[in-house]
Parts: sequence; C-alpha cells; structure tokens
Amino acid sequence: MERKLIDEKLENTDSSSELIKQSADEISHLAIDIGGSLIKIVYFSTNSKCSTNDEAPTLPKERQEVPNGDLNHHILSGGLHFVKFETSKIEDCINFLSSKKLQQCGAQCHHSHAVDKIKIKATGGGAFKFADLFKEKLGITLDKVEEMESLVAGANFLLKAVNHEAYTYIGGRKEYVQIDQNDLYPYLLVNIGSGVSMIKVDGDEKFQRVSGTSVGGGTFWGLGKLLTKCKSFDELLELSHQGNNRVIDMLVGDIYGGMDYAKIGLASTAIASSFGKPVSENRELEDYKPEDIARSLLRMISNNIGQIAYLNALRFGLKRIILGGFFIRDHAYTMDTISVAVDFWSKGEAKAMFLRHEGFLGALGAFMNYKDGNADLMPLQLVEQTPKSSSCIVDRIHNSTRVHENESGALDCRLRVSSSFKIYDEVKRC
Ligand SMILES: Nc1ncnc2c1ncn2[C@@H]1O[C@H](COP(=O)(O)OP(=O)(O)O)[C@@H](O)[C@H]1O
Ligand SMILES: CC(C)(COP(=O)(O)O)[C@@H](O)C(=O)NCCC(=O)O
Repeated sequence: MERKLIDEKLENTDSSSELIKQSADEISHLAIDIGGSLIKIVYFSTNSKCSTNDEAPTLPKERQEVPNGDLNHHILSGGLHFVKFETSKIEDCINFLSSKKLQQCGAQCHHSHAVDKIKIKATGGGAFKFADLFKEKLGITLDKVEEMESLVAGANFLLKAVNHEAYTYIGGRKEYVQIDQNDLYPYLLVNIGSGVSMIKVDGDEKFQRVSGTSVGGGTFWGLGKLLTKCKSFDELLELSHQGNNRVIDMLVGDIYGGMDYAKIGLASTAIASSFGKPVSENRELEDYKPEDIARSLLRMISNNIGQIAYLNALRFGLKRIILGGFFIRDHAYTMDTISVAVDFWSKGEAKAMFLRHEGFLGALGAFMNYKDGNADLMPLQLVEQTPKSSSCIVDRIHNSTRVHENESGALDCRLRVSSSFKIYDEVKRC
C-alpha cells in the first residue's frame, strides 16, 4: 500500500528524496491539511495505475466529454493519492511539492507566467502559520478552507463514496459497515489529531462542533516521548504491544483486596486509577518498563476519548460515533479500547466506527472544496457513473456510487472538470 510505503520511507533520513523519486505522476488537483503534528496531502493524478474501460479511458493528456452530453464538463480518470509528512519536517513536504512541479502542471494556475498565482486548497492551523513559507518557497498561495468544515466534508465523502471505508472493531475483528446514504445522519465525528474535536454532523454541510479535549494524540506522543525515550510515534505504538498496563494502573482489585466492586458494576480488573500504581510504590521511572508505560498511556488516552465521545453522543442522542485522526493509526489496541469504552458506557447502545482513511479527513474535505460556481475556482466533483468493464473505478451499491482502492493504495476515481478550466492549456502556458 502506498500509505505504508511512504510511512516507512519517512522513517529514513533521506526519505523525501526517495519519495520524490517515485512521484513523477501528473497532478491536476491537490489539497493540504497542515496540522499540529502532521501534514496530510491528497492529490489527484491522471497517471495512477487505474485500469481503463471503453467508456472512460485513463487520460493523462486528453479531456473527455461526459457521456450524458454535458459539453461544459470533461472527465479526468485517475487516482486520489494520500501522503503525509511530520509538520516538524515541513521542508520534506516543500521538497515533495516542488518535485511535483505544481508550478507547471498546476493545482490552479490562472495566469500565464504568473507562478505566484497558483492556489491550492489548504486547511488546518498550518494553512495560516505556514502561508508565507509556501508563498516564499513555492510561490503557492494557500486558499484556506475552515478546518471543521473540511473534516466533515471529508468524512461525509468517505462514508458515502468509498467502498469498505467504515468498520467496527470488536473482539479483535474488523467488520465493514455499509452505511445507507439515506440513513447516515446524524452522527458524532470524533477527530483525534494532536487535540480532539467532537462534531455533531446533521447533513452535508450541517454540523456543530459540540466538544473537544486537549488530551489527544499529541498528549500520547508527547508524554510517551518523555517517559519512554521512543524516537518515533510508531515505535511507541509498537512498544505498547508488549506492555502490561496493570503494572502502572491501579486496578479496582488493588483497592478492593482482589475483589470486584459488583454493586457499581466494576470488575476487579477494571482500571480504578490510570497511572495510579506508582503512588504506593517506592520506585523511580527507570524501575518501570517503557512498554508498560506505553501501554498504560495508550489505554488512558483512548479510554478517556471513548468516554467523552460517548457522553457527547448521549447528550445529543447519537448512536453512531465515527472516529478519525492519525492517532488511531489503524492500531488494534487503540481501536479496541475506544470500542470497549463506548460499548461499556452506552451499555451497547452506541457504536464506535473507524475509517480506513482516518487521518485524511481534513485534506479530503479541502480537496472537495474545489467546487463550481466561482470562475476563479476549478469546478470539480466525483463523477457518478458505472464503468462498463468491471476492472476498477466505481460500482453501484444500493443506488450509490462507490470508489475503490487500487493496489497502490490510491482511490480510483474520476473528476468532472469544467471546460472553462483548461488544465492542460494552462500547463503549456505556465
Ligand atoms: N508519524 C507520526 N508522527 C507523529 N504523530 C503521529 C504519527 N503517526 C501518527 N501520529 C499520531 O497522530 C497525531 C496527529 O494526528 P493528525 O490527525 O494528523 O492531527 P494534526 O492535524 O493535529 O496533525 C499525533 O498527535 C500522533 O498521536
Ligand atoms: C485546535 C484543534 C482544532 C487543532 O486541530 P489538530 O491540529 O489537533 O487536528 C484541536 O487540537 C482541538 O480541537 N483541540 C482541543 C481543544 C479543546 O476543545 O479543548
């Protein structure tokens, strides 16, 4: 999978050059989400490995007319790609974008010979913080899209359009959930990035941020770094696999002489106090195993988020809690802890669901913001049609269009692009 490959590459010091070598594809649209910890990029390229079919051949160089006779639009076939960088290594991201030659093939280049007219959709705090840097180093203007709006648009897109996107994680098993588009709302979106935002989503552009907590992914990684000396987030996660939280956490049984506190529904093995054990032990930090600390930390933060999410779901009578953000990282113990917390507190009434493109909600939402109606903006939408051949792209399930992932991890899809935006003419002129 491309995402895995890129993550591995980023572990290496010369990672960005490796990544750049693989990236000779032609980009027509690109959006960026610059968060407190990570930069996420979603781009559409026409050179993806998507199989072709007679109705919609892959087209690096030509425009296609929409078969329904809409002469104002063209179709581009290709793949949506997902890339991430650590925000602290923003230079890698700049080099990557520079290698993509956006100046030439442009996300949105309006005027010939005017490098500084390139605009890309950008969200997250970094769209403000790094605006000058992008301008200075790449000549790119960041066209800001509000962060919560982007998260919601990204989540809605994934839930409606992408096949096998949402799943529950129960008893160590992923179960994919096919959500009926007519029965998607309302739901609680919980985005676990550096901090956590909780958003009640009632419709396509109808939402309200109802809560949040500063105890999130940044807390796990920051505290973990201090307490275990791990050098990377993935190392800390890996370490947590081998740990035993009972060495660090004070359990109900530790307080109740090994017994359950049955009257209030607490088993002896339930955590009474996260990180509570060292209080009564005369030991130093070095006397505890880093893996046990990592495990307790992960459990404490996941549990806490699961509980706050449940309380907010309860507040608004929501049954579905959809979780995104890179903290989750498709990590079994994290998902299990959150699922168990939601199930326990809601007595099975609410369900926690995870997303395969968990960390890219904001970037996807910003990408979706390239919309019609403004001559300065590139009109864009995913085309809803079924290819004749079964090879890839989209299929219809329950009357809706679904997008598939190809073997490189990109989402095969097609974009409908207004004729008024002449991508390839602009390429030549820029
Ligand atoms: N390679 C990584 N480096 C740093 N943090 C990571 C990494 N992979 C996953 N994470 C986790 O993801 C969190 C950031 O998630 P993300 O959704 O990208 O939020 P933000 O928008 O705040 O950057 C981090 O706080 C950390 O818990
Ligand atoms: C400020 C943020 C929206 C920024 O998003 P992030 O970069 O963490 O993804 C987020 O960190 C957050 O919601 N923090 C919690 C703040 C609070 O409600 O207390």
